[in-house]
Amino acid sequence: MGNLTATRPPQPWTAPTASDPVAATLRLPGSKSMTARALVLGALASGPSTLDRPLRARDTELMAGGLRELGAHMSVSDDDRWLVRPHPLVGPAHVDVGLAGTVMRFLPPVAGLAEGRVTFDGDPHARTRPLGPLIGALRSLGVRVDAPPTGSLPLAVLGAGRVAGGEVVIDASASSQLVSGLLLAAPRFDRGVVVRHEGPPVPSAPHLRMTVQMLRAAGAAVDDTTPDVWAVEPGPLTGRGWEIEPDLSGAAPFFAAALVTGGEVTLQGWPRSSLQPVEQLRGLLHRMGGEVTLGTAGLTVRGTGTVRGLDADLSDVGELTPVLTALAMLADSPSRLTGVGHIRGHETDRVAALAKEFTALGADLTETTDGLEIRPRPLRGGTFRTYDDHRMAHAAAVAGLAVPGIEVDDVSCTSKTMPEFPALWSGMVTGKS
Ligand SMILES: O=C(O)C1=C[C@@H](OP(=O)(O)O)[C@@H](O)[C@H](O)C1
Ligand SMILES: C=C(OP(=O)(O)O)C(=O)O
Repeated sequence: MGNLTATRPPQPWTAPTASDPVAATLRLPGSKSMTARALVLGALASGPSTLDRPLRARDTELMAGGLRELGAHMSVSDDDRWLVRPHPLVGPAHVDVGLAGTVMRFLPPVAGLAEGRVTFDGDPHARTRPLGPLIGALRSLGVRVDAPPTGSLPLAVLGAGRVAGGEVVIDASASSQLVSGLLLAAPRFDRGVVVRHEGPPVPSAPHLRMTVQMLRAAGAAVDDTTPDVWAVEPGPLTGRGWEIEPDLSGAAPFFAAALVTGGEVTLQGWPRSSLQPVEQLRGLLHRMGGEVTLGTAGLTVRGTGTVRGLDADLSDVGELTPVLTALAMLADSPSRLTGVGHIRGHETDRVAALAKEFTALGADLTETTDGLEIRPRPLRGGTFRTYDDHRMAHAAAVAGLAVPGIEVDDVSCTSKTMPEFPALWSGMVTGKS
């Protein structure tokens, strides 16, 4: 497996400028979120599973690597089909979470089911990402966890081979993944789980729906009828075939390119009914001046070359903020993006990083506690720092279509979710995709 180490040599990259409207039909890699969940559910199932068109990227390789460390059999040599064969979970083991929120929040509950000590650590910034509420929840569900008083990595789960489970209250306002992690492992807890969120709203509701839908598809009984409460019955998970959808958040910069250049981008292989928030992305791109259609060729976005400002609460789709900020920078009127205070706890503090790096390119934007206010004006080229954040690189790429000379300090961070991003992007801009 590649990309498993944090130490990549920095790869400077000049974002290509588009001299013509883009016209591309692309097949993009699979959804990170679906791949991660299918791997976890597969490892906890009572029979084998397959993942068709999974995402091969640093986050999903770390997920497969972590589950393999815990004893599951993972066969990931075929890019088009990965195989998961469950096996009793055992320690001692060490899980490298990299910078992946999915790995650091989904695998500690799984480790509680293993017999033995399982340690977790990751990239330096992973130690600052919110994890305390999950540690507290695991302890109250009967799992022994050694962790610093800060409630962060590095930590050790002292797995007893079983987890009692039961009712737990958690403040998941920092990340929906804190709930998803508990739910995914819960069918294997002796008493299942009832998770009750108390606190400011949980972000990323569509990701929680994906967790619930995939659990049900694997045979779990889940009740999510009460807002902020999720109940999972104990019971076996069945192995199955998972068709992984193309990654919607990874598609966002490519769709944004259609708006910026007045071109057309089609993403192939889009299902009629999706586990990802396609309707929300469609609505947002439409409000910004794009036309989005789902046809036999796939999901197509057309732009007019005029981008409109946007006033939107992005709490459901926080992952899209960097790309929408870049679009807003090129719009014909101001934008106000709200509801994304939690993305300060993502790969970097995205609100602060976007404000800082675009200001350095001449932009007029201000940070608010939960978002950004953007007043478009001409930008200039210059260095754009990514802070190891793939979506910062996506934002720079979108702005670079219209602004010559944007130098991304390190585009290799895109390997977190799409190692082929620089090549696919250049292919789209030069018309060779
Ligand atoms: O469960 C998942 O697969 C994800 C949930 C979201 O996390 P947050 O709720 O922390 O934003 C999202 O931003 C992340 O990229 C993937
Ligand atoms: C927030 C993200 O990732 P993670 O799963 O590491 O939280 C993201 O991919 O935008």
